[in-house]
Amino acid sequence: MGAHNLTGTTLLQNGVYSKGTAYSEEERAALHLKGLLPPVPATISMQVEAMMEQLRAFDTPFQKALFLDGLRSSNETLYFRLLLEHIEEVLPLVYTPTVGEVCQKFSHLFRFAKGLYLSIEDKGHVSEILENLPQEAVDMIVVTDGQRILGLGDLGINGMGIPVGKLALYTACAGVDPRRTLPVILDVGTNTERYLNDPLYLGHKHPRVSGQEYDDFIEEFFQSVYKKWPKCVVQFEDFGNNHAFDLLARYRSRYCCYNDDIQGTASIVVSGFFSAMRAKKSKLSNEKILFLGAGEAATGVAGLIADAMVEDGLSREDALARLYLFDSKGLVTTTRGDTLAAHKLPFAKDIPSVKDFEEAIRTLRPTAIVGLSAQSGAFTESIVKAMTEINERPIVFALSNPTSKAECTAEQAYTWSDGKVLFSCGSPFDPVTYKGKTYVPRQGNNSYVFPGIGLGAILAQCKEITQEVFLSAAHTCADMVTEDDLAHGSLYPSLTRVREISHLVAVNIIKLALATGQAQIEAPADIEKFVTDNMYTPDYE
Ligand SMILES: NC(=O)C1=CN([C@@H]2O[C@H](COP(=O)(O)OP(=O)(O)OC[C@H]3O[C@@H](n4cnc5c(N)ncnc54)[C@H](O)[C@@H]3O)[C@@H](O)[C@H]2O)C=CC1
Ligand SMILES: CC(=O)C(=O)O
Ligand SMILES: [Mg+2]
Repeated sequence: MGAHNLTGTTLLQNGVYSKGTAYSEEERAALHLKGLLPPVPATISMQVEAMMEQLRAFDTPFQKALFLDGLRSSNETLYFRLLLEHIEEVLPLVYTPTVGEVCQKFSHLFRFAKGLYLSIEDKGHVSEILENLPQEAVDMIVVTDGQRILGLGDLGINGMGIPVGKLALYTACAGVDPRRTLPVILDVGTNTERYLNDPLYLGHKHPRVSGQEYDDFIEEFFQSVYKKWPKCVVQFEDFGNNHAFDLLARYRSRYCCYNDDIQGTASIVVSGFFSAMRAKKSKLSNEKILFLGAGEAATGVAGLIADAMVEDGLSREDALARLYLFDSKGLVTTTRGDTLAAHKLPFAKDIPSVKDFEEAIRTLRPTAIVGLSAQSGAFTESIVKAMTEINERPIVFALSNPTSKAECTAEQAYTWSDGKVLFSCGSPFDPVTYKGKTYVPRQGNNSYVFPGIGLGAILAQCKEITQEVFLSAAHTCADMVTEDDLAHGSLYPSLTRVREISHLVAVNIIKLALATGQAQIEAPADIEKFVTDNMYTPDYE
């Protein structure tokens, strides 16, 4: 998909290349567009203004998301320009929380084909199918099998909204060229009854396939993709934890890939802890952290916090001793009598288990609780108050998505803690005014870092994406938090700075990759400029 030679209606109907009303008189003459458009050429700024007026006229976020999907299909450049210029307003429409609702209804609202649908029934033919794609070159792939979409569970092929949304962020937030991105859904079936019984569901209606057949399908996917695009970066997204850890272990050193839920989340949550340490003038090595949830996200975060604590001077053993997990069966201990999954083992404690989360808080007296459990409302008033009794500045992160799954709301956290909490959330909450002070909660969401991590990995042509990359991105993002942010209770920079954040995350990753021998490029003379020059901006060519 390089330069095109489209003209007339064919050009106007091509959402990748069309400028809509923005063609000049000369272009209209040269491209056989005269008479096909209203007579006065618009600028892209006029187009953004008009589209924002339309967007704001819709009543619900869901309607707005559908409008944006239509806009994207008719004029991709304008869509990304609008996203970039109105990121705070529009991000919740293309990403969490609205993307959750879009996914749940995906089969019922499908209109515009985007990305790659591969079914396990296609096994043996993946390479052939890749040839049907319009992309000649692909730098960034986000792939899911739809098994754990946000905290909404198994959505089957309806999960396609997530790779599409995540890649929109790669472009808007980090300037990854949208024509070189590829969202992928692997249809291996679904175990969700309501989809199996839904006459309009567009995926294959059989229970999820797993085991050797599943593994072979994934292997074929990787081999086919890397044969065609040897330098691309693959992000695993929203796989179930019965596959996510194994797939990452299997592929992380073979290909340039990472798991956003395990590793990207870890990076942004550790970044939030760095900021919280500044706010409470303490050191990470003094923290005792209790996670609600012991899955991909929680154990990914716990693992990277252990690394950060080691960086802060603790031994690994002492670091692990400060990290506790609490899952659906209670406090994760070696004494529970069940067989613990490998990802939980490093954090399992040799103490009696507790079934009640509040009791765990009162017994362990943590400095921080981190919600990655998809259990809506799990951080009750009594829990937040208990944290506030124990700590002068309790850390409470309610990180589950979408908003309907958050462990508590921002307003609850600030009110119940009498304004003392250091809070962050997975999905956006509005600022909260409590006792005359306005707090601005920001999102402890991997979206702050994954776009820059992907961009850095693409540009450095990393052999693999090492654990240090995620710690580097955590530091980069935390270093951008201002004193003013902290004074408003914000542990992350403003989203309006996301291009700047992604740029710096990418620069630091390239430096790291060059220093550690992971890069497959010659060191650019000016790395900052190299990254700037390679960031796509949505302008008409
Ligand atoms: N803010 C962010 O950037 C991110 C947020 N998340 C959110 O975190 C949540 C979990 O995601 P994953 O870890 O990938 O899922 P997962 O399925 O791997 O883990 C879920 C964990 O929650 C535990 N759990 C379930 N019910 C529980 C209960 N009643 N009490 C205590 N624990 C319970 C399970 O035992 C499991 O350990 C989702 O809502 C997801 O949206 C995930 C990735 C990034
Ligand atoms: C943010 C994200 O990746 C999730 O909730 O799964
Ligand atoms: Mg995810």
